[in-house]
Amino acid sequence: MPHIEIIIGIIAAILIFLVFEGVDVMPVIFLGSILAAFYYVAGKRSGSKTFAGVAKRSGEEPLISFDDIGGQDIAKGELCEALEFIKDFERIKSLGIRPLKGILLNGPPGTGKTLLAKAAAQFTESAFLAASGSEFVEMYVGVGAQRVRQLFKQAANTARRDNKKSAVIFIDEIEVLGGKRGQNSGHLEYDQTLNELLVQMDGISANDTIRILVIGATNRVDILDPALLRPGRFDRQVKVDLPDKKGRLKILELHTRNKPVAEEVVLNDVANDTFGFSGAHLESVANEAAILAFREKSNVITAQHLRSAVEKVIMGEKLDRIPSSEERKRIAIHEIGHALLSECTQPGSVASVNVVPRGNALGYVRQTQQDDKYLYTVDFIKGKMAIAVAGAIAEETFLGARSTGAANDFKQAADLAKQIVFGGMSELGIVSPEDVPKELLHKTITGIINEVESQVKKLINNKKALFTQLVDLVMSRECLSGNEFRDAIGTSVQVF
Ligand SMILES: Nc1ncnc2c1ncn2[C@@H]1O[C@H](COP(=O)(O)OP(=O)(O)OP(=O)(O)O)[C@@H](O)[C@H]1O
Ligand SMILES: [Zn+2]
Repeated sequence: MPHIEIIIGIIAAILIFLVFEGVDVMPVIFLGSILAAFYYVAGKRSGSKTFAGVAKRSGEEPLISFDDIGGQDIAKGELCEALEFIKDFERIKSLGIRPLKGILLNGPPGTGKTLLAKAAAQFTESAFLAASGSEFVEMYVGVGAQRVRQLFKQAANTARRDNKKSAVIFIDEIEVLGGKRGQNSGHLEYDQTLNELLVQMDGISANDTIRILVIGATNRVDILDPALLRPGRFDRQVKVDLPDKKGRLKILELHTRNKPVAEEVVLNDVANDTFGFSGAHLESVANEAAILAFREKSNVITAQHLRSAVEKVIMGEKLDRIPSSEERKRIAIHEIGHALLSECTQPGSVASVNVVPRGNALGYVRQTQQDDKYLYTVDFIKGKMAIAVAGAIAEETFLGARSTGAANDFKQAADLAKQIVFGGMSELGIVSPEDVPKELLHKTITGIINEVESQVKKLINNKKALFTQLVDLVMSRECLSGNEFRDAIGTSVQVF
């Protein structure tokens, strides 16, 4: 829209010219004033912005910043750190650092991977292009590869057109085109497409005038062709998990910020009731609640609308796997078992305790990075065994029986016991694996495990009240940092 002052100036000049020429300009002025009045009123109504900034961007995607994405703090942090390499390109180049070419976002559907890629483009002031892996799969050989070439070309062109120095290419469902080569039932097309993607990524150089960053998204890193994960391709991986309670609250706040929510509504309660929901599910909850309010001719969204919406999303989406409350309690007990023993045997070792789904697990304890040790003592190994078996022992103590969730833990404990035996630290003295009869080995390992188990049982039994408190705490909060966990324990107890 050219400046309105210039237009008025030109019209005035024409009118003066006509007056000098002896033309009757009164009807023109009259009509002009009516038009101007219209223009003014219309401008006011639409917030006058319509005529300047917003219209210019119509048709383009709205800008998304990291603040528009709820939760995902770790993913955002890791992503931003990687993006500094794109932002500070000149310095990176002068230091001779290999340019960052690809970032892989890995996580379940609807957790905001597309949003993160958009925010990354905005953060680095890059042009943004999105594609999905399935778009490249065509009947005709070579078409997919050609599309990949086009995409890269288009990215550079778009950036140039928009006066940007860089472009982000987002490829969703990258496993469709980047699956392991030779395994797609011998389908040549996938292979050529993937090869082309590798060629294009290898072609990205520090001397390019337009810097290109490829962000891929997948839920199946395990089936990706290893060539994609090699240095110089997608060598950064960012895990995007389902949101925890704090994250869910933030996402709900974001998606209700432009909706009339009744004062009685406590979004924290909704966050409580939506364990296992993804960001996309929560967006659905907010939307469904508004639809319910509309149907009931209510002007505001009430707590009841939100509760019904949660039910509707659970029923409608057949959410993958929402654990029941008993199941969650069991998980909390199991994880507190691991965590408590971890603090008792290696004080300061818990980094976080989580009762949120991640991958196939429904809860997990993260330990702080321990220095690599080259020499282990028996007590140290037994301590690690105690941590491993504590999940199952805790379940047994509080719920009367163990669950199948502990199979891995027992394998780990048995492996550690073997280390004790073959390290010559058991009652068998120094032995070599070939010399020990199977039954004797089995008996010795069982003996060590039993000893550790009874010690763990004793400790948990002595701390039942504390244990229950910790379980309640982690169930209400879902995630506890190491320090929060240690504060809740108070003075720790040393076992081994
Ligand atoms: N962390 C979040 N914060 C706010 N909104 C979110 C978040 N995660 C998801 N959403 C909502 O869900 C919608 C879908 O998210 P998005 O497309 O980014 O997920 P995705 O991980 O890319 O999923 P998919 O793998 O299925 O493509 C978004 O448009 C947004 O409304
Ligand atoms: Zn476990």
